[in-house]
Amino acid sequence: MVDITDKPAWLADRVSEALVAELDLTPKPGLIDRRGAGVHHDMDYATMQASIRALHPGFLAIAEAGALPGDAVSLRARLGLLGREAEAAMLLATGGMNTHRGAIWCLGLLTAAAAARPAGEWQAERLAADAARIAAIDDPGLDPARVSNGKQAITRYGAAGARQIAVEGFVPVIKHALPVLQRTRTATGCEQTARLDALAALMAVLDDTCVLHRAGPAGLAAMQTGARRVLAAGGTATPAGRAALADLDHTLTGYRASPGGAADLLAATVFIDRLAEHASATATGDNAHANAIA
Ligand SMILES: CC(C)(COP(=O)(O)OP(=O)(O)OC[C@H]1O[C@@H](n2cnc3c(N)ncnc32)[C@H](O)[C@@H]1O)[C@@H](O)C(=O)NCCC(=O)NCCS
Ligand SMILES: Nc1ncnc2c1ncn2[C@@H]1O[C@H](COP(=O)(O)OP(=O)(O)OP(=O)(O)O)[C@@H](O)[C@H]1O
Repeated sequence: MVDITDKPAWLADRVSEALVAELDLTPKPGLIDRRGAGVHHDMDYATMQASIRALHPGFLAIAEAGALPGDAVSLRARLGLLGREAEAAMLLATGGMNTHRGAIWCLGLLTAAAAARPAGEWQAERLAADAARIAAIDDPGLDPARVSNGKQAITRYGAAGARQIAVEGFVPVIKHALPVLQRTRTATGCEQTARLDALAALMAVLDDTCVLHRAGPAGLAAMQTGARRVLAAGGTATPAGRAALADLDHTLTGYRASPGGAADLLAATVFIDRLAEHASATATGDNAHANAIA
């Protein structure tokens, strides 16, 4: 068991690891990976790496905020501020490209939630529920006039966007991706295969507003159907599952759409899985206090 003497620093390191795990996972349909930039023309593997490096101080500050005692409303306001600062650092590092906005959102909430609890209490459902309670509080600093691809897709198609998924407790992660990750890991002993199956499990159920914005409901339906085929074929450990994954890649390339929301939630899945593993190896009762949101 790892002894965590500096919890915020440890958590920020785990966030970076989860983001690198997501980036390095290959082959991902439509997304940037070790093969190349997928459907993206304005950013590539190096841009994503630079973004991950630039985000580490922001996640450290988010973890420090979560670890402080205080009420949930003040914490939400502080996270909004820190989230926007992290976005600014990302944009500076990427020449203005949105590489990790959705990841800052979901991993920021989960990091703050984890920082507020002793490590022995980092069970997956508990972290997701704590993060959901923070997400449900309005952000006083949010500009209501801000236009975003996500907002447009939500208004136009009635989709559940990044905020709703968080407020509902990250159901695609807790009920779909994590069980598949753990099942495939046990069955195959291969972490990459387990992560590819977890990504397929997310793509099979998510209203990904990145895909909706680019490809509309037809593109989203094609993504979900293609991902279900991967799972129905026995997952990416099987030749039929790998072929279905390649088909899904071609489908998304045809739509020029990339499942960025699913990618963010895969990073969240890897992060939660790592913390839950740590919790099961940790006796409860370190010195951390549970604050208002815990
Ligand atoms: C709520 C956020 C994600 C804005 O969402 P919005 O729907 O307006 O969409 P936008 O297109 O700008 O970004 C959404 C991103 O979320 C990801 N995403 C897309 N669909 C989904 C989905 N269904 N579920 C989860 N994530 C998704 C994608 O990566 C996408 O790029 C967030 O950026 C925000 O409000 N930031 C303000 C700062 C803040 O409060 N930060 C908190 C840090 S802890
Ligand atoms: N490996 C990855 N490849 C591509 N996108 C990723 C990856 N991992 C996460 N993402 C997420 O995808 C989103 C970027 O996707 P996209 O380029 O479609 O964003 P956008 O700025 O909303 O759209 P557009 O560029 O079409 O205006 C980011 O918010 C990021 O969190």
